[in-house]
Amino acid sequence: QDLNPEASVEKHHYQSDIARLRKIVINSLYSHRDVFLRELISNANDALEKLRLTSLTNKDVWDGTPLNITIRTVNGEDGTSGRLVITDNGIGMTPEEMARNLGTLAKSGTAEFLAQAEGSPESTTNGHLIGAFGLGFYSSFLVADQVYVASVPAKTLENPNPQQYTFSSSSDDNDFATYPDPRGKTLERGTEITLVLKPDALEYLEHHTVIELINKHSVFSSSFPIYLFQQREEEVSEESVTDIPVDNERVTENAEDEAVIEEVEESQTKETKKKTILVDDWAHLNAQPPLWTRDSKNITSIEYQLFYQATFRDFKAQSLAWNHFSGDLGSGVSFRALLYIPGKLPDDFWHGSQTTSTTGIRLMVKRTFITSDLGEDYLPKWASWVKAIIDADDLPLNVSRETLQNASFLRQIKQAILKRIIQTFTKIAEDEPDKFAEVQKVYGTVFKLGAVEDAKNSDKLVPLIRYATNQRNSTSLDEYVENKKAGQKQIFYVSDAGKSVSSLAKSVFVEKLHARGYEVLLLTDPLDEVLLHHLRKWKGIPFQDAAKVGLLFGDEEIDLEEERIRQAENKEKFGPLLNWLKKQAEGIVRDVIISDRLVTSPCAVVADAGGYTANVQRIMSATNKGQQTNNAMFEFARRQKVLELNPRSPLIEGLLRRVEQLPGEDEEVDLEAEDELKEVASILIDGALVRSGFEVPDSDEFLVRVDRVLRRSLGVSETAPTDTTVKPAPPVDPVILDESEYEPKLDPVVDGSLEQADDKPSVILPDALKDKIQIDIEELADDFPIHDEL
Ligand SMILES: Nc1ncnc2c1ncn2[C@@H]1O[C@H](COP(=O)(O)OP(=O)(O)OP(=O)(O)O)[C@@H](O)[C@H]1O
Repeated sequence: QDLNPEASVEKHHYQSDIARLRKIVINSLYSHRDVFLRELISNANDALEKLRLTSLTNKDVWDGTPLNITIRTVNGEDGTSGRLVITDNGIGMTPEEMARNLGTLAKSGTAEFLAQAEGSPESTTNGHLIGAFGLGFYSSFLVADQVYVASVPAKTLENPNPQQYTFSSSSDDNDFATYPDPRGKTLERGTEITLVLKPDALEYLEHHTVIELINKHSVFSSSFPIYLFQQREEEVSEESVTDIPVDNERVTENAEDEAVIEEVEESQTKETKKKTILVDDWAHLNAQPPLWTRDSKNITSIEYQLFYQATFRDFKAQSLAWNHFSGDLGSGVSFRALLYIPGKLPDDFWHGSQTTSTTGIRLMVKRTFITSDLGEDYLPKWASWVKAIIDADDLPLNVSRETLQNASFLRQIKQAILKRIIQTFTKIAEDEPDKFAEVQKVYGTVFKLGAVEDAKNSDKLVPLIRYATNQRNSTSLDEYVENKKAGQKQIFYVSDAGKSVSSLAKSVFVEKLHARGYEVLLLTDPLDEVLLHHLRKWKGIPFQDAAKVGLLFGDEEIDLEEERIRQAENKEKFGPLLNWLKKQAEGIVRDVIISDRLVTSPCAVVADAGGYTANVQRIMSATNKGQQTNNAMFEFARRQKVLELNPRSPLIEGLLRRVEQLPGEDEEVDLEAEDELKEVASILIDGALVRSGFEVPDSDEFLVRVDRVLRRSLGVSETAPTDTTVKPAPPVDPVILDESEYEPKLDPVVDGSLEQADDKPSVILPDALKDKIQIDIEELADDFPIHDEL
């Protein structure tokens, strides 16, 4: 029957974004056009779900008759055209809703999507963008020249007898129309989408193509039955023909549910006349029970992945892992659940707001969807990305969101989900180390976040964290503790957010620990230091920042007496240097001491237990920028550091000798020599700061001093000034020149520029040289030996 309007047509213009989107769909997504069926079925499923949910609070909209999606193919009489009709008996739309929902785009991210798709058609066509955005209804135009949407909204008290309207749009128009359906009211309620297929899209009239597509994309995307209208031939005896309800459509539960035809004896056939008739049949395409209700032993990985994609509409990356389990909510209410770890975190995971709304959990009761809206902060941020289906045997269905949030079963479900996420990761860590390395790339920092914010699960999340150390690429804290040396009473670490692991491994603070064979965690993530401060200990062993005072190797007790004697000797020997340097380093460090932590480096600056390491100081300076608050405290903490000297370094020995040679109080002072020595000390202190990751107090001063020391070592006069005269710029000239005059003029001879004239290369010569030299250009054979001179 004709769907075209007879009267009272309302014409509308598409919103400009829709026009752009339709253009992208029509022009660049040809190779992905199969997606149209998935999109339309998913819309039909949403409409059915909406009807059921609305009926919880408004009984008028639905009388409980079965909800389903049907697909019909209609072949054109000439064999070169056809229609595909997808119908649902869901919530339906009024003509105004059709114009609004199908004529405007209200999706977040539309502008970015359109800009990206227009800028790089490949990224759209490789499928990622379609998945990320979801083209929805507009994907119809991939296969159809003309689309009709007929719809009857659900009955309400205000609108007890809703009429059927049609929305019509062709692929090359920038407007669409809505009008009363010329066929009258053919639908009881819901929406029927008729696609007038393009001549090159007639394959979608083939039932096997439709069935394949549903199996591939949509078998899991609808929790409502999807039926395909089929007609099949049946042979019946002529007498019984009248009994077969030809037009009366029958719904069977399975496509394979063939009618049972009993074998008829040869002798009988001769007597009874046979006739072939067409029987209408609705084949149930998604007859399998929902995946989560099935036995996990009979589900393949591919099925799990397809279900994930269809249910959570994530076509960007495969799910990394899943956990299919059942549980008990107490008082006899059991549930089945299927939880997925996505292959990627949501794009805004680290940038989004502090509060996290969990939208990836589909709460169901007896296979029926209830809600995905579990409110803000239902799960801690670290777990908010999880995708899960929770299907309970029994729960109060007509609960409002507020009562939902207070329900104890939600808290129980939450605990079960968190437990299962951790269990899933732990299992990968134990059984599949290579895969766990991949997991780390996506979730490594998430584990740290969880260990900080989720006190209840912190102990289970910490073992999932991996650190690089000076000895291996990756270790857990448990493995570190197993590997510790006899007597070791601290877990050593150095931390510098933003630095590479390899440069941290070369840190002055790691050198002795490394040389002695101790393992040091190399922390490069800003969350690392936060977490260690938060934990303070692991398995009872405290963390020790190797850049801070308080480092103990753990074997100090051995040879204690010898060590004491050595320390006393050093203190006495280096006493003069320590006292003198302390004066030089005033305001920068609190003390100067002989160090036990250095091997090759002459000195280092170490933070006190309560002071700032270079890493923390940088973070504090960045946060304190422009703020005067707490400045005094910041300054105090900043100065809580110690300059440590390596007594075995020749440089320190040399400095000691020079300090010892300085004249005593009653001797004549050589001011110049003393200044020189102070300058060396100052460079040494600044060098120690830089080596230890701190900034020098005044980098200009530092470089001037380095300059002076260089001059001295080269025997150049320290005071001889550098000739600083330069050619001044011409006077002010406000005249704007012609654009071409701003182009630099090249000298063709000097620049050797060649110009093609008459296809032959030539050199342009200045007029003055034209009659003085002659240049012949000869093309060289490919194998001509090339010399530098040439
Ligand atoms: N079969 C239908 N029944 C009722 N309303 C529908 C139907 N199909 C589409 N709509 C309405 O039209 C709107 C736009 O549909 P469209 O497919 O373009 O986007 P969407 O479904 O909102 O998003 P997406 O497809 O990305 O999930 C839907 O939100 C819905 O309100």
